[in-house]
Amino acid sequence: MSNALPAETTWTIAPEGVPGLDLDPFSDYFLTDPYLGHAAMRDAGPVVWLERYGIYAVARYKEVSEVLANHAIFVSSRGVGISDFAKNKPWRPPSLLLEADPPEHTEARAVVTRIMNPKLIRSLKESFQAHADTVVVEVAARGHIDGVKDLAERYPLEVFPDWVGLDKDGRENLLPYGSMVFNTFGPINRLYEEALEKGSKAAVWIMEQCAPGRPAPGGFGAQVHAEAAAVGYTEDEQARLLRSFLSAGVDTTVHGIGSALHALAANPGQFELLKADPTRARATFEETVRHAAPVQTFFRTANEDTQIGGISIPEGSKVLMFLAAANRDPREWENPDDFEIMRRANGHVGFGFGIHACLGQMLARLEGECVLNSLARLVDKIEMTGEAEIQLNNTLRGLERLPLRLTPA
Ligand code: HEM
Ligand SMILES: CCOc1cccc(C(=O)O)c1
Repeated sequence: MSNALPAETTWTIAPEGVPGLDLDPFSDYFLTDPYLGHAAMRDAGPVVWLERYGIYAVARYKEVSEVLANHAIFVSSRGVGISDFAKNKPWRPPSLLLEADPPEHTEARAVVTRIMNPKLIRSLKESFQAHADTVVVEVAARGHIDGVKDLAERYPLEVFPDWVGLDKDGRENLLPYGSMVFNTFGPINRLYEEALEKGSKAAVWIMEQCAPGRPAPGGFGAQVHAEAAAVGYTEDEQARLLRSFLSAGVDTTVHGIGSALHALAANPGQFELLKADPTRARATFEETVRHAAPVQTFFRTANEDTQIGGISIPEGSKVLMFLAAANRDPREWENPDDFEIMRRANGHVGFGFGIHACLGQMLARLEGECVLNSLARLVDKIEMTGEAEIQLNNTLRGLERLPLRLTPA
């Protein structure tokens, strides 16, 4: 069986009654500035047809939420990327979480939630906050920094691998591996091919680290293995379950923190509000996940003939959910494009929704809150000293570079 879609797109005509758009959501042009495309899809109707790929798309909050909630019909086990696992062999053994449906998904999720829970997060808060203070004091003293390399990447890459129990050597494989995984949800374009080239080498280290017995005793990795073994998971399944966290757990938080730094530097009034009350760090990170949506899109596959917004959706159809567009839908949000840390951002779909809602969101929020709380107390000004550079990825939105000047408090 062939892999996903061929590199060149096969043009298609929209089905009767479905608005057809010729935009390419995986092009450099769209990924650099997706907002006009998001508005065009929202305005065209509750569901649209993307002619370049022959797929349906939902961009309004209401329909994105409906598709996320209806996991029995819009399934994940046929892949949450453009490739339909019922027709094309996945490039790697499917995730037991992201690319699974009930009952297998339910069991895998139960294993992990025995570990990833509020009690765990409370136990990490003091050390995560202390580390954020150490890093922020250091970079603030330097003044001119790259907010991506020196803070947004540095902090997660120091706290997360230690928490999982990964080897000290080889951690530079985490970002290219995650970047590859997220790129492979898209079509086989330049981003996909470049990421596969860079990420394949990293995958060797990642799979070694996921092997039972490899993570440091007592760490999250060893706990996942133990809980999975206790319910009869094979060694391969134990490794694959931990692989989920190395795939999803780094690039996402790096982009969340990078986008928060960018938004605060671009909106000095919002940074003043945060400085006035550092406990708003948590709400600031939540507004960042709504506004920037580090995970922009995910697919579902219709497992039977169905409807969205009164439009017929045949079995086997791929439906692309624009989480980022839903998070800025004026039908749902006031001033949706504005970054407002006093806003009540709850209900956004940046962490997904329903049975596949982000399993690491508590950890992501902890990392984001700690960095922004340190920034609020230890930094007086955060200013752009040059253009922010987007890091292009078929699924993720984040920065490649963020030139900043920090003035210590
Ligand atoms: C700002 C950071 C993050 C964002 C924006 C984010 C976003 C998401 C989204 C949108 C989903 C839903 C996928 C779907 O519906 O198909 C998801 C699922 C998931 N996330 Fe996160 N995530 C973040 C951080 C993390 C972290 C830190 C971890 C691990 C420590 C993690 C692990 C997972 C896993 C394992 C799933 C699959 C859950 C399932 O299918 O049941 N994520 N995430
Ligand atoms: C952030 C969405 O969650 C993910 C992303 C990539 C891989 C996996 C996995 O379960 O392998 C999960």
